Amino acid sequence: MTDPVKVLVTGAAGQIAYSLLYSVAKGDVFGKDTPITLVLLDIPPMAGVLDGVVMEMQDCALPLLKEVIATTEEAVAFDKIDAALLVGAMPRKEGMERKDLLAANVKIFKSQGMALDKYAKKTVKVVVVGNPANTNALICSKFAPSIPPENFSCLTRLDQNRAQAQIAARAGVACSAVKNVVIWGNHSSTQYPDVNHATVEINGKTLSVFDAIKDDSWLKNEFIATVQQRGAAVIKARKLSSAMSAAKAICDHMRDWWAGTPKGQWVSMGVVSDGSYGIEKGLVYSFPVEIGSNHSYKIVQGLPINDFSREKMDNTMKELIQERDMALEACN
Ligand SMILES: NC(=O)c1ccc[n+]([C@@H]2O[C@H](COP(=O)([O-])OP(=O)(O)OC[C@H]3O[C@@H](n4cnc5c(N)ncnc54)[C@H](O)[C@@H]3O)[C@@H](O)[C@H]2O)c1
Ligand SMILES: O=C(O)C[C@H](O)C(=O)O
Repeated sequence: MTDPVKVLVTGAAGQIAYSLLYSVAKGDVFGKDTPITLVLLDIPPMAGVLDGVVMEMQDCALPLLKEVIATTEEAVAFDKIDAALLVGAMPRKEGMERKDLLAANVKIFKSQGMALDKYAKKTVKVVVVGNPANTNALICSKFAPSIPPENFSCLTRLDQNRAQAQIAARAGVACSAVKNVVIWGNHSSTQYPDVNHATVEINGKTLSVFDAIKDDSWLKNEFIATVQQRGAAVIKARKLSSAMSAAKAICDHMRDWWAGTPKGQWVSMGVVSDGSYGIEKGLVYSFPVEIGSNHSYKIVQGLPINDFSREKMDNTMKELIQERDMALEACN
């Protein structure tokens, strides 16, 4: 067995964490042979609930779980961590857009950026889940200047999973038969789920999504709108935002970052833009990435972008520029 990986989950008393912690502690993310030290952070009023979560973690009797540290202090939570799953933040309610959470949540990520800078390992890998996730990740990275910007990401894997599942259902195949769907941009209703480069395997044959679905109008309209609005649809139905599917997506995101992606396949992650595809440098924008075995990713280059895609990619970038400016103002 290797040394334990020290993993921080914030918002550990909340609803996403309740699904997430079990999967992380049983080896779904960092490997079936990797022992885990779990650090659970929440705010002081939730300390009692956190105690209950710790009891349950113990009662799961998981062989890989070496230690659970529950705390309400950032100095303890961020100390020498290898991975940070930053979930803790206010969720939106019915009728809100995710960016309506900016004023309330951005300060959490400024503070946690500073804590990462001060206490975490410089190799720490960070995924921001709390909304608005892209802009919170940008702020987190900005306030952690000693940690390379490429170590910060935000979750758009839930959107990728949603898109993949919609295509699979329409084509009548398993989700695993759909590959290389891309989510561009913001984890918001301006995101662009792009199937132009994606494939579907049907009866042993690999087809483009357009050839497999044979309904361009559905792909250009209803499909995109369904993925863009899926978070809101879940909130309308559950009166709570998605949790089980969010936890699964966090696991998928961090597992692939840790272990790498299969050759020829890519996944979508919000990462700091290097200017690829004309996206303004420094924004946290969701791109297709390929990940190597050493936890380092590259933005997939050279995908042909048609006019339909260009407009949608620029539109979601514009929203991220506005969010960034509002967030920087709120932080000052
Ligand atoms: N990016 C995505 O795909 C995605 C998906 C689902 C939910 N989300 C977002 O994730 C966030 C959490 O959702 P949830 O349903 O678990 O919410 P929740 O309200 O059930 O739990 C949030 C937890 O965070 C805690 N918290 C608040 N401030 C904190 C801080 N400074 N430090 C540590 N913990 C803190 C709260 O006390 C609470 O226990 C929300 O912002 C939600 O919108 C993002
Ligand atoms: O939509 C939300 O506010 C929650 C989450 O971001 C989601 O996509 O389900």
